Amino acid sequence: MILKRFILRHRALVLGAVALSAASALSTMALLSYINELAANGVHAGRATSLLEGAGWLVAVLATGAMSQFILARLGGDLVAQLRIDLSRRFIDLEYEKLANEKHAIFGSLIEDVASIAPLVLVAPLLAYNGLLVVLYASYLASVSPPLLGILAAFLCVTVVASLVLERFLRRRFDALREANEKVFEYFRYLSEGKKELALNAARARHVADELIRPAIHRSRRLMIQVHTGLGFNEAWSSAVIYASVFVIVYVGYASLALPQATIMRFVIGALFLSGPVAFIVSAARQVGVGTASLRHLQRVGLDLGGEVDPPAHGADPGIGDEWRSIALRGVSYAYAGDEDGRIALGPVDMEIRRGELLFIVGGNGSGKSTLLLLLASLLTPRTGELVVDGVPLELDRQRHRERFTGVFGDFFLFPHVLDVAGHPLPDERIRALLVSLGLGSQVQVTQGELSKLTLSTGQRKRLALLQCYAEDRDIFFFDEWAADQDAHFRDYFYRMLLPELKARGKTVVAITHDDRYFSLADRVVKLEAGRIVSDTRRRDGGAAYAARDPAAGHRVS
Ligand SMILES: Nc1ncnc2c1ncn2[C@@H]1O[C@H](COP(=O)(O)OP(=O)(O)OP(=O)(O)O)[C@@H](O)[C@H]1O
Repeated sequence: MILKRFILRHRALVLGAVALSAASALSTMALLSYINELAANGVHAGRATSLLEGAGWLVAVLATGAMSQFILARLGGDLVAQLRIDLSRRFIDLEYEKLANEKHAIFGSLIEDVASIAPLVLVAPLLAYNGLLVVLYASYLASVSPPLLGILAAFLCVTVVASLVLERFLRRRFDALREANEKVFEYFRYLSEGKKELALNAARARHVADELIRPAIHRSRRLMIQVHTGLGFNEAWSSAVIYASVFVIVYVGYASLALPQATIMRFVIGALFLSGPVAFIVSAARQVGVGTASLRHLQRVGLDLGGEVDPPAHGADPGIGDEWRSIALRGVSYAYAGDEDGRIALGPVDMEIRRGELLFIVGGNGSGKSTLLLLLASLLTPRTGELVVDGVPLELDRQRHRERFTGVFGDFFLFPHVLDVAGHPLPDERIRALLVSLGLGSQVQVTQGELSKLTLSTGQRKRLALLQCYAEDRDIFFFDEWAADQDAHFRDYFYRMLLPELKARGKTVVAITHDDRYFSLADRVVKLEAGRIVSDTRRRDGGAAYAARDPAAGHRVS
């Protein structure tokens, strides 16, 4: 797991921290024994010498402790950075399908879980250090009085067992608290992403604030109080047990064992030293509880930190020179995980696209057009049936297949850097030329492949998204209702110039569209209704005549 990898990578620092922690524990031990010797025997040598020796041990405790803390702080910073890097890598590797269904939970992980896992890992060397102190103090106390150590050990066992029972009891509450916080994050997202709607609608803003956010925060607050009350009680109870044990030790030492006063005093001082590390070990349950809840949460959302992170995919062979001829869906159906009724969003469908085709996918809202596109690009995995490339079912090589596609999704995201197919910035002159041809020459500047602004109108942003596709220049271009936000002039330009130009360059184009007056420009129009293909018409020649295929009959009926 991540801790093992991290320790191996930073073994010199970790060994340094362990050595310094051990030195600090030994110095503390020497200080204790020196104080005890003074308490029992008085100051015999010169007073200055005694003071100097005591001060020397104190400096040793301080120096070793401070240095080990410094190293731990450095390791802490490194660890948080490493966790973030690992998590973002895993985030990139995560299937789109998973993200589509659990977006808020996964974003929450990047923020909240990193913050709670780091202390969990950092507490490990401190637990080892305090554990070592407990062993050293216990061996010292054994040399002072074994029977008294027996009494102390019995009390400590009670504390440890009570802590373990409490930890088991609180585990479900920790998980519930993590889930409650996730709900709070989700509602916070409403605040930022729905800002305009909330600004217009005070009643909705009240609903979000009073009916959603407030109850979610109260639930989180309730669980937080329960969890921390339990932990606080455990810490208070542990301190009380230690003091009770000191009381019993003194009482039994005098009344039953008739031990000399000096022995009892030395034991009591040692026991009080021991209470520090024991209290630390008990209080560490707080960090361990929160951290392990976060680890379980990461596992649940599919961002498990176990195992090696795959090296970054370099998009090494992004379909350049790839001689595919056809991509087909065979008996494919798909149902979204978030859909509670398990309703089929698409399928079963059988369909094939051929290289170089200009294909329009049409149909009413919710008929499955975008789902069909995501399945073709292998961003969704069919529930039944298979995706077939040149007659061979696509199994392992999904990334290579995805890299045949470039396009603009309905809910596209714009990146400011314009990159070519290999991930290098496109030359600025080329970007400028594209900006001019897309009518954005005066609004957007470019420096070293980075666009000066992305805050434009929806139609203009879509043109920037199109520019990115031109930069990548892959085999298959897809557009999910790209023209819907364009003015009449640019819409016409898109259908009459851009799409035919792409086709003329040998590109395959899949465009989802509602613009029926341009349907005649396509080589083929596939129409969906309620997730099924109801017609598949192909242009026979340069005109608007189409050969229709009856999907139910499964053969051409032209
Ligand atoms: N993330 C999702 N979770 C659950 N159901 C979804 C999800 N996305 C789409 N659906 C459902 O799947 C079905 C097909 O949706 P899809 O987005 O493919 O339709 P569409 O034809 O592209 O619609 P539109 O023209 O409105 O964009 C619809 O019933 C829709 O409600």
